[in-house]
Amino acid sequence: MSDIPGLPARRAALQMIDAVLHRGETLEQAERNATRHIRGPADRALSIAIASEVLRWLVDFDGLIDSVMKKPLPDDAKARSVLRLMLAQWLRLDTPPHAVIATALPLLTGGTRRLAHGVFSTLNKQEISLPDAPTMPDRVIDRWGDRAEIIAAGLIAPPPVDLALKNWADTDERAASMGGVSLAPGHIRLPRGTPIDQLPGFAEGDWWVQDLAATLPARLLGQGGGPNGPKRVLDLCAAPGGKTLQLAAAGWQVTALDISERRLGKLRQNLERTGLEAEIIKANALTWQPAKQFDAILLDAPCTATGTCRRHPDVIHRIGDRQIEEMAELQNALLERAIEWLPEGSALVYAVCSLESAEGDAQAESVGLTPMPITAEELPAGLQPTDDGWLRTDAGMLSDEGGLDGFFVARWVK
Ligand SMILES: C[S@@+](CC[C@H](N)C(=O)[O-])C[C@H]1O[C@@H](n2cnc3c(N)ncnc32)[C@H](O)[C@@H]1O
Repeated sequence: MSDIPGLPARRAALQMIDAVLHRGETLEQAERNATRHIRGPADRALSIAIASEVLRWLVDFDGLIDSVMKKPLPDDAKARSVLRLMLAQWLRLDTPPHAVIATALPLLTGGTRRLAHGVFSTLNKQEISLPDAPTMPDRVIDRWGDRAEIIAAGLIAPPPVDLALKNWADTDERAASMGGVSLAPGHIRLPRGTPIDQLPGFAEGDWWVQDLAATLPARLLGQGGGPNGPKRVLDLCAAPGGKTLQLAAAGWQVTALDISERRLGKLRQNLERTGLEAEIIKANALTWQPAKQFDAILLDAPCTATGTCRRHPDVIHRIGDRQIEEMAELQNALLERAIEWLPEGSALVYAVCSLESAEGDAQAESVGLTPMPITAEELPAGLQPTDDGWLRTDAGMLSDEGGLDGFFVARWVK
């Protein structure tokens, strides 16, 4: 079967779709397993593109499939998954229908193959088109409310590449020389697909890749240098270290703590490449006790990561009430620890890359510290804090400039 060109990429896409939708795996995990036997980078990229488009447009593809069937196919039927990936290729990746048929139908045999062929050919003869933005599943619309449609529109185009600079002084000059734009000091936005490792300054560690929204929590702690030497910050849940790098570059003396040795390995590599410094601690924040006091704590808590749905469309389907509840409990416990360790007069910033109220504003409301409201002046032009002085970003914001990942950020002082 694998001697048909293009078939391994479709088979890998099928495995990824099933792993995410029926086994609850992340797309990243599924990709590692499914693409193991794919040789060329182009086939690997194609399989990921197909699976991602299926996950973004799943509700619309299923609507089309169901519209031409007398009896709907079960949700987990292989023929449905193959039809989904056929529609993704045809309607989203502009693959000609005959090529779609030739490369995807061999994934099926016998009656199911004839059935998928019939459904695809029927749709092919109709004047069909997708809506302007992917339709989100009902449970996601229930959770994201008014923003669901706007966020969905942010999923149509893959996100641009954001760089965070170690040294902010030359932001404009670097942005111009790289052909990018800057939306904040120390930030450069480049077109999607820019070959990162060929850009000037990569080997020298002058910058790292970090979505603009992901840089905002550390920015809200300000500079760490002062007349009495560097201030101390605890970067709680730090790996792989995007915010550790920012804090160290802003002059803070950083203690970076994380439970995962594998992710701390990446943090170490990042520090090495950029020449920045931090004390690294591998520990469970729920049981660890600090031996010193900090001037600030940044808690970038583990979360459902639904704010990263542009890059990780699996979250749209994988995350439900149970996962949100579990994460909210963990975040609450971590917040309690951070509050306990914070000396009087010190600041706490809490952040999650989640779009869920239970992980964002509902958590912030339970914190009994004095709020330090976030102001518009501290944010990139076009962003506003909420009425409560918190920050909420999502894929529909700064859309003309390429959008943002979804984050919730709150700040207090003890
Ligand atoms: C959102 S990620 C952090 C991203 C990181 N701050 C950055 O900017 O690159 C959350 C991190 O929390 C860590 N984590 C989860 N539970 C933890 C715990 N109980 N104690 C310490 N770290 C934990 C995970 O290993 C993960 O690296």
